[in-house]
Amino acid sequence: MRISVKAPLKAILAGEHAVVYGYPAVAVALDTYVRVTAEPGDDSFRVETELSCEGNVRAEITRDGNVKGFRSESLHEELTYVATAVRKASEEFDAPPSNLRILSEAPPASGLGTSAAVTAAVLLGLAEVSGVNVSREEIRRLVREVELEVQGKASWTDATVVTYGGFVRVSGREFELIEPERNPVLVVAHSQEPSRTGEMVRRVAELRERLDIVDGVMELIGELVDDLEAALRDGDLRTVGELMNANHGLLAALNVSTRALEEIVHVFRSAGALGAKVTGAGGGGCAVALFEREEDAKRAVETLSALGYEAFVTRPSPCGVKTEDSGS
Ligand SMILES: Nc1ncnc2c1ncn2[C@@H]1O[C@H](COP(=O)(O)OP(=O)(O)O)[C@@H](O)[C@H]1O
Ligand SMILES: C[C@@](O)(CCOP(=O)(O)O)CC(=O)O
Repeated sequence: MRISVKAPLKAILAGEHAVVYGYPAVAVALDTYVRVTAEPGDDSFRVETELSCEGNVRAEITRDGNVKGFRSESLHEELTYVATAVRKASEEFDAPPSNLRILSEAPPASGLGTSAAVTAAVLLGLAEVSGVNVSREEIRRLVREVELEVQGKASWTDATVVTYGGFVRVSGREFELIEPERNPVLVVAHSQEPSRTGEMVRRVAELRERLDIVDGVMELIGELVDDLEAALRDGDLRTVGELMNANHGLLAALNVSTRALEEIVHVFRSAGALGAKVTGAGGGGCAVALFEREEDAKRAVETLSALGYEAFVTRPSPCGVKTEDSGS
């Protein structure tokens, strides 16, 4: 029996970092996925995946989440989310030893929630292999637990959006699915610099310790998230875009933008984006832009590709993590 699962990547339209401190965020699942196949194996969990630093890698993981057989410390680290998800699945579903194959349409550490998508897909794949019927809420809780364990500090944003799909407003552990009046075209561009969520969250926490204004910046981010949510529900994409631009400025104030991300954001705006900003933890990773017209979006991709950035047009996806027919 082979199980195929897919989990969407995500972009945050507004609210990253501030959401870690209890302010709201609005995120959207993308029509871009991590796929995992899981099938019962022999005596341990065998994982095959592609990691940016090493290309294709194979690893063995024990029931208690130990990665075996690697000399490189960084590879151990890269596999921590998968190893922790395997341990959780052993504890929660009594998952049998399985072979896992992971294929991601985005590079790891891109700010697109790759860690949450990989974790959700591995958990659901192993629940299915174990014959355990797991609720979405349980998957969301487990993804968040894995993120907390690995990153130290994490909001519920990524766990919620990869589990439920669509547009989601998150505030603390509460969430609400948003039905937008109009569906925008999105473009994602990668700065070609990795973004380490845990490290960036720590850096912002340090800045918050030192500078009193950081709380004020986060409060403003929280306010603009409320306005953005209302504009999204009304189909007022122009206002959504303007608020994304404002959010980008505030993220730059938190020092999570980079020269490459600034260049990308400006290319997006010159190409006619309604709004553009860093998405996710920043310090590298991706920027996201909102377009009204697909031809403008395609032009932005062409310009960014010519500058050496990886960029693609995508759409919101209504689906959260789910099983799919093998081969689909
Ligand atoms: N294809 C993959 N296979 C295994 N682990 C992955 C894969 N993609 C991402 N990850 C894990 O997720 C981590 C990146 O997570 P994070 O820093 O939160 O970035 P992102 O912003 O993309 O979620 C990687 O270091 C790795 O541990
Ligand atoms: C910075 C943060 O708000 C978003 C991180 O997103 P990502 O892991 O970079 O995709 C952290 C969090 O919400 O846990």
